[in-house]
Amino acid sequence: MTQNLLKLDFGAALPEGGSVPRNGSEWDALEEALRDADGWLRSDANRRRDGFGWLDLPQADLAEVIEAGQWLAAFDAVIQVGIGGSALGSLMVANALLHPCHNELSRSERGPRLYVADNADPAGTRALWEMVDPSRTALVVVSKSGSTAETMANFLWLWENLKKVLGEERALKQLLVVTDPEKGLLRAFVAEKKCRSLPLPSTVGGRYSVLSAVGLAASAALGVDVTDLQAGARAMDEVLLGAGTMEENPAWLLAGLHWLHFLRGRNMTVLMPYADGLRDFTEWFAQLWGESLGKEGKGSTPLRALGAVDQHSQVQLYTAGPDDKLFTIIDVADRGERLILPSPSDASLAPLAYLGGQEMGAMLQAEARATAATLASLGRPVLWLEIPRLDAFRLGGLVYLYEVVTALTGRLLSVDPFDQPGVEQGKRFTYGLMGRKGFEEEGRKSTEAFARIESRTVSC
Ligand SMILES: O=P(O)(O)OC[C@H]1O[C@H](O)[C@H](O)[C@@H](O)[C@@H]1O
Repeated sequence: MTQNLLKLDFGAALPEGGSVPRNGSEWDALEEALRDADGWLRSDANRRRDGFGWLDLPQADLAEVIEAGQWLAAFDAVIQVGIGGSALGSLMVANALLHPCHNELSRSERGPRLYVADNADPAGTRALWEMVDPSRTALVVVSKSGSTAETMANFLWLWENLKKVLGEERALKQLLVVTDPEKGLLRAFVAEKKCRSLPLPSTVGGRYSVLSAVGLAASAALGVDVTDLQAGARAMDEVLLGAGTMEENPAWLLAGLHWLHFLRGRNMTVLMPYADGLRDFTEWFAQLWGESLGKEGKGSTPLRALGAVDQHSQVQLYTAGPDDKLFTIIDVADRGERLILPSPSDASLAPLAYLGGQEMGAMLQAEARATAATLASLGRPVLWLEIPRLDAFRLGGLVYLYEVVTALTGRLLSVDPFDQPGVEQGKRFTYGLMGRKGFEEEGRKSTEAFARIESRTVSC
């Protein structure tokens, strides 16, 4: 079935550079393993379990999210307070669909400006606060657990300051909380204050939550057509459900090829879009991939790159460094914007005449092809993924595709793609070091472990 979502060229990513091998081969066994993994992912029994809820988001009712978006749209600024899965999705959507300029934080003609308070760096939080007019700013605090220290610290500081300026009654009218529908500290806060809130279904993990209120509420406020975004995810779901072989199913192909290259020692994956608008897509993907797969000594390290910028930074390593990476180059066929380069009118610039009359996007595309071709010519495995346009529909498709790919790859690796035990340890150590009740032992262990780091020192 074609939905005009994307095309994936995989000829140069087949291991050993060959054509698709058949008949009892590793490829056939992999196809079978992927069929099983897909069955596991989509089984009725699993669908209701923690971690699997994101599979239902393409069908979810968006009425509440759209209503919240309309309410937020009246503000001049929206500060989304959250980190990891509670921040990167909104940034990714906004960067892709509203302000694809890779060196500007936020620009939107229709809606408010979006700011994300993720890191708990006092300099960043203070600077952000000074950029907004509190009386025209909404706080959207997002946390699945309702306890992440960075989010809670930023929330506490911003909330108390908002109350100081506006008084509690008015400040409450500028607050939206997105959290678990039943449990957690933020849910208790909502019950106490009776403020506006939206649920993040308990079965949806943070890094798989972009198609819920977590990623959609602020996006809707900024003017993103969230219905289209969801429709793209739904269309991708239909494609994947209707595709029963490796060659037809882009999720099986991506997961399967990552697995085959992983077996050949390529445990890094480079995602390199040639589009400023997809820069934050790589950030979002890096969390999804890294946290889902890095377990039990296994995993694949996500490397974020941006074409053509990283041609001037990383491509030397990619072409001549260790052969331990699988590359995915993403291209956008129609960039919407066309910039025809003028012929130089200054004598000293005459050598640039070869650029005159050329279209800038065509040059970027030529560079993408040149990089992919260079990698392929050196025998480095490279996938070419092309989307027709960077719009809400295609972005929704890409998001859902990569979520499925990640979950399937986790299954192939025999790890749980929906937990994050390694991150939880760091959270517990932080609570211990910050004196949170019940975490005294963790604080002690953390101090002990750090003492080993400090046991040998050089200062200058
Ligand atoms: O939404 P929260 O519960 O505040 O979690 C925010 C982030 O916290 C941790 O770092 C988890 O590993 C992430 O997966 C999660 O996205």
